[in-house]
Amino acid sequence: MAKAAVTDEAPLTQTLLVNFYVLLRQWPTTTILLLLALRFLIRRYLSPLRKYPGPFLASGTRLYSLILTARGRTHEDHVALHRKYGSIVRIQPNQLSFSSPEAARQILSPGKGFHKTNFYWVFPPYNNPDIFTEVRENVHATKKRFVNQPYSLASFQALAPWIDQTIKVLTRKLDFYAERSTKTIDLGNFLHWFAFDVLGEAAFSSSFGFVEQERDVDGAIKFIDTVQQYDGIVGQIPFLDYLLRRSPYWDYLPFVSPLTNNYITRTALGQMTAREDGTAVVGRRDLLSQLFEAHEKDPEKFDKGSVFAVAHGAIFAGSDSTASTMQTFMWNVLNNKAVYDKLTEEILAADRNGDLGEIVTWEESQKCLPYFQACLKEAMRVGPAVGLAIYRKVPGAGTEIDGVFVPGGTELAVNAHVLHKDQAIFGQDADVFRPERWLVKEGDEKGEARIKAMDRHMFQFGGGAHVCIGRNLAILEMNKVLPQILRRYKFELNYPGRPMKKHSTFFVVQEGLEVSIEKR
Ligand code: HEM
Repeated sequence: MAKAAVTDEAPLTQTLLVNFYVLLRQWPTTTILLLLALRFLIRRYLSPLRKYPGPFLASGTRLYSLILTARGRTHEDHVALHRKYGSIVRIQPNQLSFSSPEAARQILSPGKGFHKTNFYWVFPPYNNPDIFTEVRENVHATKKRFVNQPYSLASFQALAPWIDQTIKVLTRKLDFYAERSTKTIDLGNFLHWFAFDVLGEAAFSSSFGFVEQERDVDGAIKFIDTVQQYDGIVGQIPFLDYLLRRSPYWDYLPFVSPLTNNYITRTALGQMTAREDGTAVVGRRDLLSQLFEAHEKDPEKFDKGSVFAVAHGAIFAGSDSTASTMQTFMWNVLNNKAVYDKLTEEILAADRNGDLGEIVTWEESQKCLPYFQACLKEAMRVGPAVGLAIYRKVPGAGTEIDGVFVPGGTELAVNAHVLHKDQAIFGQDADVFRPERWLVKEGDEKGEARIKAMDRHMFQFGGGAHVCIGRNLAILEMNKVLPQILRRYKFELNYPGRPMKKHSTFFVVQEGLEVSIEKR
């Protein structure tokens, strides 16, 4: 019987293949289009995700999310999609986006098996992924064990004198403009350059010199933005990377700059060599030297490639993110006169009382500037630096999320811009910048519980095993530089009410924080 079935089937398969070949030869375009249409319909109607609402195109092809990402407005578009379709949106044939902060907590919580998707696999470096780009969870966990200490708050606090030094360069530059008759500057640029220079100091004991030169040296910022655009867009259909950047022909394209040929990578490589051959005299335990120490403890598990990848990756992950957060903070504060007045009064009062040193320290900021803390949190709530979603995969056979069963292998997307607008957690006015929501009178237990709930549902740094490891540095430098410049200068937006131009394919890159500046 079995033998007969095989011989019956073989001619059928053969006939189908022959017919298909004939069709393909005679009407290639029509046949391919028909096949694509068939694939689209199968994905749309036969998938277990078919019951979830979302844009028609998104249910059958990943091109939808690729185009959406390429538009560069996912920080708004994802919010609009959830407002239109509800709390769960089918955003790709095999991907659901969740808007509930509670669902995000579950998806991002450690130890539950929700691992990173191949979206991250597109981000370089390819041969030795860093903490951010590593998608093999066990390898990620091993690498993370070695970098936890170098990335700790204590390690970065020990580098505070060099953050202060960068603040001094910044204020020297700002003083120059504040004392001129034309006092207009693009504060956004200065903050962007500052974030880079701090990373240079923290990672390599060497400022990149952006603030000093008041420019994007060697087009490094532009380069990172271009790489990021590629990553965010191609990351929507990761296999395309094989045809593009991973193809041997990519580097020969006229408009392409090879990944290693940029100022940041050259600086990192130079520092690696100088440390190895002993020509660099480093008088501090910067990130790179601590990573070398970790390597020496266990050279096999944490090799030199990892030392380089982690130190280099810090610049890519930590520059635009911190810059964007500081720009959001300044724009929102300056655009709300009552907030600006209250905040500057708090800082100036602390100054008058002698509570602040020459440059604001972490401790002073934490102890004496509660309204500043509220403003910073609120800025990170209304304008998270990552404008795209972050992605995880459902483990095993599937699980229940937000009250529905989601099959194993389904990709999940959560976007902090969506999550932070949840009215049940953040209040009816969740769309509005209002730092007061983070303040509560002493003894108001209900208010305290509300703030704790808000805190638990903030995702500007992601969450779980992949929570931003560089947040200690970002928070530290912002706690120093932002109060320091508000203390030293009066700022006014040149175009009050005009939002900054935003573009996001991963981090939200912003332009147009033009202000007038005057010394106090
Ligand atoms: C305000 C500034 C920052 C924001 C808003 C931010 C945001 C984030 C977010 C949302 C993630 C999680 C991404 C995901 O799960 O897909 C992340 C991860 C990461 N960030 Fe940051 N980041 C900031 C600053 C920094 C800095 C200064 C550094 C380095 C010094 C850094 C290094 C990293 C690394 C290495 C990861 C990967 C962590 C892992 O997967 O274990 N970030 N960041």
